[in-house]
Amino acid sequence: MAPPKSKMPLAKRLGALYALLTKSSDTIASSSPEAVLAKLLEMLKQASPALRLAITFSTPIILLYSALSKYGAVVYSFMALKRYIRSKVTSQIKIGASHPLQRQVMAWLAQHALKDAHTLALADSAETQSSRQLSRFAMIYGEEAVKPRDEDEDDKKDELVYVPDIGSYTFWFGGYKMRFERRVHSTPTATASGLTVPAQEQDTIVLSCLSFFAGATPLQRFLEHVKNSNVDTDQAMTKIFRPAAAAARHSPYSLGAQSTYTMGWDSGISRPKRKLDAVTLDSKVQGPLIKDIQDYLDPRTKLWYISNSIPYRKGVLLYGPPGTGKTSFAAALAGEYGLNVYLLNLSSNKLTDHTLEELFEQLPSKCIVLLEDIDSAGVKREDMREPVRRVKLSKRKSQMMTPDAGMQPGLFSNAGATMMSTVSAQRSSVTLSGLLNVLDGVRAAEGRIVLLTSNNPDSLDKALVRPGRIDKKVLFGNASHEVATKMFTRIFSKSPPQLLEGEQRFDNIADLAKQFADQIPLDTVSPALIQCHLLGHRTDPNAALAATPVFVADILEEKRRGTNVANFEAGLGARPETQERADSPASSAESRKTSQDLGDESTEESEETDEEDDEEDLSQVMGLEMA
Ligand SMILES: Nc1ncnc2c1ncn2[C@@H]1O[C@H](COP(=O)(O)OP(=O)(O)OP(=O)(O)O)[C@@H](O)[C@H]1O
Repeated sequence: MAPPKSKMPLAKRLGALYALLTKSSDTIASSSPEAVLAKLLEMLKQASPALRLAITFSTPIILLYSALSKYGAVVYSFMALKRYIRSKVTSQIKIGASHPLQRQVMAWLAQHALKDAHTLALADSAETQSSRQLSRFAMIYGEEAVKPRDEDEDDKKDELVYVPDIGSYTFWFGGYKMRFERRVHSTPTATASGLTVPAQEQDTIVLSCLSFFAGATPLQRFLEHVKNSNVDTDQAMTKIFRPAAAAARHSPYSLGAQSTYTMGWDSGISRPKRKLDAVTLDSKVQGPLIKDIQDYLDPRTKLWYISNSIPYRKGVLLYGPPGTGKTSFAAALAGEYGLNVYLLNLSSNKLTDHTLEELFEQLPSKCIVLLEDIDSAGVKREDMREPVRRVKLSKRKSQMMTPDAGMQPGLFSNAGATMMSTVSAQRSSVTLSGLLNVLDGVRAAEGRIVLLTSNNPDSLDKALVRPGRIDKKVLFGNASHEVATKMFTRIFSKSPPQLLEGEQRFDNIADLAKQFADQIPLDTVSPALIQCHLLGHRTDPNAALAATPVFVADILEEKRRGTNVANFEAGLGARPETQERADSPASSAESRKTSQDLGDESTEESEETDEEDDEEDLSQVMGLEMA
């Protein structure tokens, strides 16, 4: 039977409990800790065997933990002190993804400091490019630790180049142990002016080094070293930049800061410099033009402009038939004066007045801005802008056309070519006032040289080419006697190391060149065609000379018939009539109609393709053909 429940009121019960606790605490206070613990354990042991077991195991652990935590505080304090001291003697430099030096540092490390690294990553093409540049530099200047490369090694597109993977590495430089850390983070999706930029993974690298008294100097020296390696390499290269959407670009001028621009310049591609004498021009054209540019670039000229409050800018229009060296000259000029080239294709439907302005704002003070085929870019006054599609000729297609076909007074061959070629429709969103604004508006960059090329200068708006905007207009004509002579001489005058096996050296090149030039009708054949003909017999000037009458006769015949001269460039002979017809306006109009019938999407696609074709052509002339 259960004992009857106590009827003691709550207040009394609490009072009793209080008295018991006070008494026990007095007992505890008067006993030693060991006695209290022993008593407690005794009580618990009697309470339950399971509890006794638990206590037996847990007590030593608890005692050990409390002992260690006493020392843990010491360890923690020591670590904090170490961190503090380290922060006082460690210097650190962070390099954001958009800074061009980041790639160069990776490339440098790939070649010099990764021998012992366990985790590596394969470099992307840009890193590979930097790495190759550095190698070439090392080869030229005899820097150690880089094996010499074959001349043609740069062409190995599939060469594997390693860079540090995500993580940290240590290396030595200038007697200091340095730490390199590569981190990757995603940039948030940004929306600016309606342009949605997809999130992108971006690299950040952090360089640090323990330097008690030198501060950040060792790191700065290291970066200087890497940069100088590249600067010297760059002396043999011309960099070519093209527009890129906000997140994809790596503007060298944004220094990692998130820019508000929707359009910027890409990270650029490096191409071997082209020499001025590789572009053969009449001396009466070349001399004054180069002198003019040279004078303009002289620092004294800049001072003079500033002191006279005249905007320090230059605009030059290079006009003439296709294949006369306008683009090549722009590339050579850049190479000669160590300027970078900023390529703009105004017919790109990605460009608007606003983005064009943004791009000009981001130009460095000394550079060449190349606006190619300005006449076919379709830039018009706002009130003249057609609501429908504009006919646009891609450069490659233009070169497939007969130079004289459909020629009107004042127009060079592209105009005729436009009538005959495969055409593509494209809209230009840049207006004339937008273009004029960037050329001479208040925000236009000072010090740059704007080169415009055109096959059809008469179609250009007078406002665009008026003095002040365009200071000089230079005709690049078909080959004169002088140009033909110079081209023959340049191609066949070889020094002994340039001779192939079994190839002989000719001492009578001057004589052969004159005989060659005598056969070239004046102002009729483009230097591009001449170059192509001569290169077809690159090792044998006599063969080139012997083949010249047929070459000239074929060109004259093709011109008379109004068919395609470009086949000679490819060395293919006359083009089949059927193919010619396939390129006719009728068939292209039909295909255009078909593509329109298929819907906007397919037309847009062809626009993109044409745009890419144009850029590819241009890059080839600017870059690959420069090599
Ligand atoms: N005057 C020249 N001297 C040496 N090579 C030339 C010359 N003109 C053209 N070429 C060669 O012809 C090719 C095409 O030249 P380029 O693109 O510079 O001509 P362009 O006048 O700009 O043509 P387009 O008007 O079609 O743009 C290049 O590979 C270049 O090497």
